Amino acid sequence: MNGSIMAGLLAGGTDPSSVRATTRSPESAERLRASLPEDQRGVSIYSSGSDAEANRRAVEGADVVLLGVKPKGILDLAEEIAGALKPDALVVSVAAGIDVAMLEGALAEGQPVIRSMPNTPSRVGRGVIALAPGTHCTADQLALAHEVLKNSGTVIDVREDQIDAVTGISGSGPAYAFFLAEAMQKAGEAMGLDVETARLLAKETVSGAGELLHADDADPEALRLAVCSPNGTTERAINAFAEGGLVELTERAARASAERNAEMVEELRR
Ligand SMILES: NC(=O)C1=CN([C@@H]2O[C@H](COP(=O)(O)OP(=O)(O)OC[C@H]3O[C@@H](n4cnc5c(N)ncnc54)[C@H](OP(=O)(O)O)[C@@H]3O)[C@@H](O)[C@H]2O)C=CC1
Ligand SMILES: O=C(O)[C@@H]1CCC=N1
Repeated sequence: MNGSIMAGLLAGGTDPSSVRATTRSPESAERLRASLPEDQRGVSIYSSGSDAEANRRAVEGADVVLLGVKPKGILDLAEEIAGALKPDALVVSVAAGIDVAMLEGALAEGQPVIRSMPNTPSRVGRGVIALAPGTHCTADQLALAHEVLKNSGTVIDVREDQIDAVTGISGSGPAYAFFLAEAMQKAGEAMGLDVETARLLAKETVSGAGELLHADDADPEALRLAVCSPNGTTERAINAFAEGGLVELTERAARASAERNAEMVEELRR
């Protein structure tokens, strides 16, 4: 996830020499570097697996630190770097299932933190990143987080009690759209298209529709209705979706994601 955010902010013009990143394995570090365009490879990338001081060194003197390991590892990582942070360094966690109180508890007293929920379209500058500031995060520090993250996508402020719902819609949401593309490809194959054609049609249709949603000020319903000729083909297809319970199913899926986020907070609290 943080590789996507980093790619978005570098593509948006952030100076690579101002960015430091760590992974655990040297192989991941190499993959991360190779994933960047050549003119952005000036980022410093360290591996904590081969250098015990890597994480602490990476955060020394930093104004903003983005924590992006799996939820189970975030608090250990926070404790590991706590003593190396500037007292006013802003620590932003992207982890699901870790709340502000847990983060603040793992860091030095008074350290400013933000609990965030981003999503992977950040890689192409089209993410949505919701920020819930902690107890010690000032308005200036929240503004700094907006400034740093704006090249990765749309940045919004939410209350911490809204993060579960945000996770259910935008955090997990890219997977819903990819799942639809997968299902469309399978349907195309079932109707006799070859794999490559079905895949191309599904990918271009979902990504093209996404572009229309982004570019047009029209709402999703208006865009849908513009495809539905009265008594035409799309109307038949949409009726099949509605009869199959797509609207209710989507709410059920989003609630399942949100509930899992809340459940993880309980599992990981210490
Ligand atoms: N994937 C998504 O769509 C989203 C994920 N998130 C959150 O992002 C976080 C990361 O998820 P995701 O990106 O999918 O996970 P990944 O496993 O893809 O990435 C985790 C990265 O952290 C590195 N890492 C693990 N432990 C350490 C350590 N001790 N020191 C330095 N680096 C370490 C890993 O390195 P290595 O590969 O070498 O192990 C890897 O590069 C999670 O907390 C998740 O909840 C939030 C929103 C969306
Ligand atoms: O699946 C997860 O737990 C993470 C958080 C939101 C998207 N991916």
